[in-house]
Amino acid sequence: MNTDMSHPVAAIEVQGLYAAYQRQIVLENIHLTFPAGKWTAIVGPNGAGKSTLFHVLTGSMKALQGSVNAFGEPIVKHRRAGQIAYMAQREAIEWDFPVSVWDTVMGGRYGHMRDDVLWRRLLPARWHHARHTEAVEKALIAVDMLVHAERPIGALSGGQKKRVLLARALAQQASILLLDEPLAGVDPPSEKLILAVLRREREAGKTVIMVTHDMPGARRYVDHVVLINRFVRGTGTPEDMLSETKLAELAVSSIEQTTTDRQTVPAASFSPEQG
Ligand SMILES: Nc1ncnc2c1ncn2[C@@H]1O[C@H](COP(=O)(O)OP(=O)(O)OP(=O)(O)O)[C@@H](O)[C@H]1O
Repeated sequence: MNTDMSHPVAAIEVQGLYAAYQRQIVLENIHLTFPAGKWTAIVGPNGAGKSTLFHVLTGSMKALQGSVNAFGEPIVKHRRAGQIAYMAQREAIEWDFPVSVWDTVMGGRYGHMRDDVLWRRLLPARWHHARHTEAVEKALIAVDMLVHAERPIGALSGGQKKRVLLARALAQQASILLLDEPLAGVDPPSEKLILAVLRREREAGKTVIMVTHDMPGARRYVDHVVLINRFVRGTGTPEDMLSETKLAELAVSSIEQTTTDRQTVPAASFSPEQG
């Protein structure tokens, strides 16, 4: 339970959400509350719909039905204000693209650069340039990658790539961080560093929501856990949700699901996503 009254209760509230690919439903009747200023882990087997949920939250995919609010308002408003940062899975990125670490992280600032149209009229150009540069530098320092700023992203190791993606999300200085498997495929020092960065973000009042398969890390660090496999399978404390019993139930739900045909529905059965 969120007891910090300096934050409203819900950073994100999802209500009655359905999502599908080619009308094949992968998320069904999802009702979720992500507490503000807390660190939530989303846990579920491969193919459970975790990344799909992030696609809907980031607006890259339209839900069949349902609504998503952030801080009590339609999430689109917060997206447009650059307040929702997203770190994609490493595999979802084109690493051969000839761009430097610095420019990749600067990408996290593009949403805020739209605001500069107004600021440019009021403030000297060097002011808005400096605030983006400072944000990128700060983010690269946080993940210990400033020394690699000029390198092409394709030349980085797997763990370094993860850090750059995290830096890009940090540079956005958003109030909500959505992180898709930030700990996958990193070595223990990188994992330690990433967890420390996320803990600092949460301590600074940010809402951190990460998809993870790292149960020891989740048990140790997060405040709140969501179990998902097409449906919400549970929400609560790490102690309750990551018990052997709960995880065994989640594994069984996965076996049941692969032995049942996924439901296909006519599009006309749904009303469009709100918010
Ligand atoms: N672009 C797509 N087109 C068709 N089906 C898709 C597409 N992307 C995902 N799916 C399917 O939707 C379901 C949910 O996928 P999703 O990537 O959201 O799962 P996940 O929980 O993030 O899995 P993982 O842990 O493996 O990353 C899976 O059955 C997947 O095959």
